This record gives sequence, C-alpha cells and structure tokens, in this order.
Amino acid sequence: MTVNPAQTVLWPAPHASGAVDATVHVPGSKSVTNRALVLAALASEPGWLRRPLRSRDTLLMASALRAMGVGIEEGVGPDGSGETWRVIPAALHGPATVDVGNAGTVMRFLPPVAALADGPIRFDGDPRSYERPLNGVIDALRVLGARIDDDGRGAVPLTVHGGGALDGGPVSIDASSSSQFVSALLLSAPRFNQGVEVRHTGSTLPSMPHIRMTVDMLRAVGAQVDTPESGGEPDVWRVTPGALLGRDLTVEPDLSNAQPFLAAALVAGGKVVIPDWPARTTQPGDRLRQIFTEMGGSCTLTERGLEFTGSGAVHGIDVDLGEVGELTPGVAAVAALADSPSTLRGVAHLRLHETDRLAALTKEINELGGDVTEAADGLHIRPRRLHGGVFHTYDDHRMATAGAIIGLAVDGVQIENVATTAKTLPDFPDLWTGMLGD
Ligand SMILES: O=C(O)C1=C[C@@H](OP(=O)(O)O)[C@@H](O)[C@H](O)C1
Ligand SMILES: C=C(OP(=O)(O)O)C(=O)O
Repeated sequence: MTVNPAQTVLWPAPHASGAVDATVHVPGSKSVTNRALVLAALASEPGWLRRPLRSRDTLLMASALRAMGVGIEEGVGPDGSGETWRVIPAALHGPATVDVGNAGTVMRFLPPVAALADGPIRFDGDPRSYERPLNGVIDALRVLGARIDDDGRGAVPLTVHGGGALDGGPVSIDASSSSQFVSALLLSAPRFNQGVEVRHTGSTLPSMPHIRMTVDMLRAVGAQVDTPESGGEPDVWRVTPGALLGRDLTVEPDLSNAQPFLAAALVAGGKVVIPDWPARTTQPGDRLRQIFTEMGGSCTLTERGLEFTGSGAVHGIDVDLGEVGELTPGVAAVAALADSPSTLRGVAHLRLHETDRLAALTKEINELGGDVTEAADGLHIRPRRLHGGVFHTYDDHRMATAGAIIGLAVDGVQIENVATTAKTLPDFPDLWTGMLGD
C-alpha cells in the first residue's frame, strides 16, 4: 500500500448542502461485461453485448481478446439499438501480449483462454498486478495440461504457451484468496477436451455470488454445469465439454457501482432512483438493499428500478461481507458517519485487492479524525466527528468512491486521483456532481 507520487491530483469532494433527489443511470456491470466477452469469444457463432461497460477493466479485456484474434466491433444491436459490441469468435492465436492493468477479471479469466490459443501469450500489467494472487489459476492450468513460464511467484508477469487445445479434467485448488480462480477455470472449460472438475480445498471461499454469476452465464450460453447447489458435492463444480452459443445479452447496471449513489441518500437524506435495477440478479451489489436498509434507509424495487430513501440518520452495522467483499469500502465510509459503531467481518482477502483495502480504509478514515481498527478479517469502526483532509486512494476505484461518500458529510475532503474510478466507472465525477445538482 504505497502512495502513488505520480497521482497527486486532488479533487475537492462535493459537500451535500441538503437532501439529494436524483435519478442516476449507472453504467453496465464490470463482472457481467467481462464474463460475457470471454464467453462470446469462445462461442461457435457471433454474439452481441448490449450496454456493455466501457471502462479500463473491460477495454483491457476487449483489447486482449482482439490481440488473440477475436473480432469485437462497435455497432448496433440486431434490433437497430446502439451501444452494442458484436463479438466474432475466431481461432485464437499468439504471439500476443495482454495488458491486465490491475483487473482481477483480466489477469485470472484470460490465462485459461490463452491456453486454448495457438502460440505464446505474454501477460503483464500494473505494478500491483505483480502482487495479486494468480497461483490458483497457474497451478491448475499446469495440472490440466498447459505450459506456462513464470518467475515462480504465482503472479503476473508470465507467458502461456498455448498449444491450440487443452486436456482439462479434474483439478484441486485453494481459492480462499479469490473466487476468480474458480470462475476463471469454469468459464473456459466447455472448450477443454475433457471439460473440468474444479474442487476447492481451502477453508473459506469468498464472493460466492460471483461464482453463481459465472455458472448462470455459462448455462445461458448452453454449457452444462454441475454445482454444489444443483445437488453436487460441496465445493465441487463440473463443466461438460461442448460448443457455446452466440447470444444477444443486455448487460445489467453495475450494482456495486450504484453503491456510492445509494449511500448519498443514506448520508445526506433524500431519494436516489437507480433505473433498470434487475428483479433477479447474481450481482453482489443487490445485497445493498438489505445492508443499507439495516443502516437506516428504505427501498422499493419497482419495474422502473430501485427507489432508495434515507433520512440522513445512519446506524452502525455488524455484518459479514465475505460474499460481497467489493462493497466493503462503501459500507466502511457510511459506517464512519453513523450514530453507532460497526464491525465488518469475513473480508481478509481484501488485503489482496486493488490495494490492501483494510489497511487503506483504516489509515485514510483515521487521518480525517476517525477511529477505525483493523482485525485480521475486517474492520471495527467507531464513528467520530471527522475533519477535512486528503483522502489517498492507492489506485483503487472503490477507495475514491468511499472518500467521496465521506466528503458529502465532511467539509474539505480532497480525493487523490479520482480518475482511478475509470477502472470500472469512468463517468464517476460527472455522475456524482450531476446527482448533487451541480
Ligand atoms: O468475478 C468477479 O467478477 C469478481 C469477483 C470478486 O473477486 P474476489 O473473489 O477476488 O474478491 C470481486 O471482489 C471482484 O470485484 C469481481
Ligand atoms: C476487487 C475488485 O476488482 P478486481 O476485478 O480487479 O478483483 C473490485 O472491483 O472491487
């Protein structure tokens, strides 16, 4: 967790002068867009993605697939609607270089795709990508028949020497540091000669909704997947080999990126409407309806979307966020403004996210006068009167949005490098000031 000296541009976080009343159109889900791109690239016919997220993580995914031969064209959907990517699968090939940036989905989901390509695919990325765990994917791919050159640390940089096909079969992994290890192996598995049987052997498995998202999306393109929830063994997923369909998929709004806007209604009082909130979804952000209701808000899900109302009174919460870890920075920011203490648990793996989020949240909230202590797997947050100051973001989009939430209630908060929100939400500063009516 180091302050990036090149990123010292400060953004004065707007203070909320009264209750908010806004409708915020939140762009598409990062997790859905990047899974859809991979599945469409591996299909046996072209497909469409409507309203894909265009952000750093998804553009990196699209560039990487293009570098391996896949066609991804900007265009109109089959019914003439805009904002669409048409994905044209092709024989995957190297040599190619993949820039993973700091995208967990790119660094984990693409090595299995590269193992199916013909030729070497080199993976490199931001300095932080060298520290984020990839061992579960690298070790598993070797067991399944891939040849990979790396420096033995179980991380980027590395080269996958694709042989045009992969055996597949049974493999055991410890995915306690990231659910993305499981998702990565399942997503490409219909194209492995024997499919895959992934057995998770670790003590905990974070982010189960994201694994369900992987399974649901695989099934939607015709894959056969057996899961613990469909009567299989606990912690075992099986994917049968088979062709994938090209589909016409509309990407849901990113519910985790809706979090700061919902938090604004909670903290400042008022109402925020998020159109197109899905009635049924695997996105972890859907848990916000429950979490933010417990913290003092109320919500109604209608055909129009989610209507979320707050009174400005915010209560502390004791919650296990292991399934929905990416919501932690936003929940911590709200908790720092509450009228009672909070305990956030079950998120030890956040130390290996974009930055060590437990350390970063503790340091930054405390530097504004807060009282946060780190536990091995979470945070204890005792609200205090906060003051202004610089909120460092460590190249972490969710640190930037967490700081913006605090800035609504605390005068003089300056967010370092708010542009880092481009990882998943390039429009954040405009959407934020638009919500506040500036
Ligand atoms: O599969 C995905 O799309 C994601 C899974 C989760 O990763 P971890 O299980 O590593 O937390 C989540 O935090 C990340 O933002 C997106
Ligand atoms: C952990 C996150 O991202 P990544 O996909 O890079 O793991 C996140 O978006 O909160």
